[in-house]
Amino acid sequence: MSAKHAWTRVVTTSLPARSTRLAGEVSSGVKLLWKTNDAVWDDTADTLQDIKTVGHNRNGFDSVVETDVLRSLYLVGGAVLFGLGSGFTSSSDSLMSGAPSYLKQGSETTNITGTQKDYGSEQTYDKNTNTIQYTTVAKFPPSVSSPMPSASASSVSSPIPRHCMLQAHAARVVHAVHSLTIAVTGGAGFVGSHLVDRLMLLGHEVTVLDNFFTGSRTTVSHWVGHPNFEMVRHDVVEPFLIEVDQIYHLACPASPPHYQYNAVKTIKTSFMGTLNMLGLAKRTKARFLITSTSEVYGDPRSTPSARTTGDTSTALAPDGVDVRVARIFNTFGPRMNPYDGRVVSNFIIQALKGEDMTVYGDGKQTRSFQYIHDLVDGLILLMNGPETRPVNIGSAHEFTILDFAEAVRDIVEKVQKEEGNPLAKRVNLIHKDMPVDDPQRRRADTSRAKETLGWEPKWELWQGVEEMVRYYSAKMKEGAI
Ligand SMILES: O=c1ccn([C@@H]2O[C@H](COP(=O)(O)OP(=O)(O)O[C@H]3OC[C@@H](O)[C@H](O)[C@H]3O)[C@@H](O)[C@H]2O)c(=O)[nH]1
Repeated sequence: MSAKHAWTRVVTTSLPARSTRLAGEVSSGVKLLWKTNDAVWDDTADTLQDIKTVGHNRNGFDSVVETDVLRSLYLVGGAVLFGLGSGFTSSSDSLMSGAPSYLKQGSETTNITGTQKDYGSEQTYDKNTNTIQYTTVAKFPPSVSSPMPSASASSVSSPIPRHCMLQAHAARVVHAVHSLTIAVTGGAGFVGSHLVDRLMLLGHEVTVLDNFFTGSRTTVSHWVGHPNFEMVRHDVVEPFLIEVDQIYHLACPASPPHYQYNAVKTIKTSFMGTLNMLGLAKRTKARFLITSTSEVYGDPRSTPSARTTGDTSTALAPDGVDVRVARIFNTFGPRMNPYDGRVVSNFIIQALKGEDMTVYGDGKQTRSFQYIHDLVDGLILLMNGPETRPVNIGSAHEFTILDFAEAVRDIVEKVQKEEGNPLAKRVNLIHKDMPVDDPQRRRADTSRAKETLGWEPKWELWQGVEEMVRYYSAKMKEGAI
């Protein structure tokens, strides 16, 4: 991330510093004071560091990649390299000056010339970094009018011509012995697409199965053409035959309005889909990770969520299927459908558009939110570790929805100011009816994840929210939202 976007120091009032904050504490009266806008400086507060890498290297599986490379797949617009005229000569330094470093490297090594191609791909191996640069000239780029990466924007005044767009992605070279064949059901969804990015950057062979009910091709379209990638339109209620080492089973609508829209179909997807994928796991002896949900804990009211409820994996183990069960708690991040109705996307989109922010009920209900990269870390650790009992993956920092709304509003205002388009007046928080059966409290007890996987969230809520605000803001400028 460029220096311009380096994380600023956050001072939290009414809250002890992160290191002394107690697990399970309900945060209240959260106030964000950004150093750039405020003279107050609290030496006891945390300094938010820009996170340079995500992932872990445990149990023989290395999932570490540079955060900037991941960001380039969602934060920077669709076009990352381009040339003009009849051939592609992506060597213009001034145009690339704001791009992440690995893309500059691509611009130096990539030179597609000759007659203009609508579609093509090229591989360049860089022995210094042990990476292969796959360069794909996209016939159908994600967005016609994508802005250029940050600093280079000023050099370009007109939209990038369709035929001149190029996408490049660096992927690790994995020795055949270590390269896994991995299926991700629901791989075009919000969580699935981030998991796919990580696995692809690590050099594995990834097959996405998705029926695109709630997922979207655009979330993974940047991998189309890559030799390790395959995208199959498939509904998991039907069986699927493939040879795989691992199956991440994520396929099912996750947003309340989506999974309630056709309840019978949702049940079918959950039962039949899981049955079919378990069958596949059994036949291929693949390890199978199922993504369950914090909803299984219902509404714990006064007590924080218990560690486990039921144990599917033990029940299935005798049948010879090697199962992992993740209980996913509230998660947010780029690529969440802006209109899927969940609270983080709703609040950010409403604040960015200057509309009223809708707090359901009195806003005293609580949630704990984790950033998408932490969830992906947890899923990969669980898949590749020995723990077979269900594991909660989520954040333990609980906030009331009303406090969260105020904090989101602060962050959106900060980003809008930095981007030079502050709103004329503050958006209002308004109250709407509480949905039926809305849990009053939810906080992840992640002690098992910590003990058995060595997993803990790395991202502060505010870092993630700011990144998501920048993502939606960029999409709005593209006209995609
Ligand atoms: O605009 C909004 C949206 C939501 N809310 C509130 O914010 C809280 C969180 O709502 P969300 O819809 O984001 O998420 P929920 O916690 O209800 O469900 C979520 O967590 C568990 C997963 O299994 C579900 O799939 C997931 O959507 C709720 O209390 C809801 O009432 C608002 O106050 N305003």
